Amino acid sequence: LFGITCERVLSYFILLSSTQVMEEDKPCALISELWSEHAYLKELSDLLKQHFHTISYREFLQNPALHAPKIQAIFMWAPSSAAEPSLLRSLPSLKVIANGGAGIDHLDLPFIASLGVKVTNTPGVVSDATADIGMGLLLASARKIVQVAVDPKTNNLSSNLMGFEVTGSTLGIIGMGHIGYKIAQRGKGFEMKILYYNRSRSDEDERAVGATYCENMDDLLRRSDFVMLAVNLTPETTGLIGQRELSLMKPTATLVNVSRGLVVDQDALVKALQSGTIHAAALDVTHPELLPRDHPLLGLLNVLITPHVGTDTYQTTRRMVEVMVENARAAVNGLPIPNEVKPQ
Ligand SMILES: O=C(O)[C@H](O)CO
Repeated sequence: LFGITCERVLSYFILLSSTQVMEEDKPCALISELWSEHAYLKELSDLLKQHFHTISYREFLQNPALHAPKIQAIFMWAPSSAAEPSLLRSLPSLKVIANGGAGIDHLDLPFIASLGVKVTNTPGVVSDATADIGMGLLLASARKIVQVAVDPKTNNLSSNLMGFEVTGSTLGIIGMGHIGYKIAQRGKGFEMKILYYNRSRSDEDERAVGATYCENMDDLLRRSDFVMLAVNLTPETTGLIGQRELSLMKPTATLVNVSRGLVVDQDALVKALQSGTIHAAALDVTHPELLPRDHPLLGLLNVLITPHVGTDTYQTTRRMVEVMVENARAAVNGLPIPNEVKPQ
């Protein structure tokens, strides 16, 4: 009996030490604050752990000198302290920053490239969920779904239930990338007339969704009932929609933004909504996020705001994490990276 017990104890230790060796063999990755704060991401961090030895941002801060030399990858979402320049400079083995999401406007690409570090994102997999939120905001705003929802406690109805018809109306999409295209598909399902404005023109996309290209954005703004912003945030698109652009829109038109808050001059938007220059706005993105409680946009009845939830579905978030892992593994192993973002 003693012999069998000894054998078992021995094999337990062999197993334990081999697991430790395997764990030590895995490249180290720093994971940003959100991975510990968000319940579903906590669950998904198991996907990272299959291939990386993960160090949370908090653990890192407890002993930076111990962890810094080992970190080869950073997994992050949105702006994060885990990508602060001083921290990045302190990581001599860092090979890649794997960002969750398509937009990488929160990262200083030239600086990161100067450190010899790659940046990756997750385009494509975010498009359906983001287009769904865009279309959801459009419908909810047009038909006042949030405003007129009956409060079950009081059974109260808002006084003006009338909205604007979506079917057959004109949808103007600014930015016809993956997300813009998916929005066009959804608009087509609602028999909308689709206009688009983009840096480049795609005959194939036009045929597939029956969209009409507008040579200039002003033309699209004048003709659309719903203007949907789906551009990346770049120096060229910062403040793209300001007082002049809003004044070109129909007084019955709605602005929907699933891009980035800074694409719109928010002060000009507040004025346009207060004065009736445009009818309404539906925004998944603002600047900043979240808006301070006393921000004038929050006091307007013709504004619908969601807190940047474009990609927040179980399926899309999981897929994003899978893609982040694929990207980071490729970068760490010196293989071709599926979604590398290079500085322009
Ligand atoms: O950039 C994106 O894909 C979304 O906004 C999530 O950050």
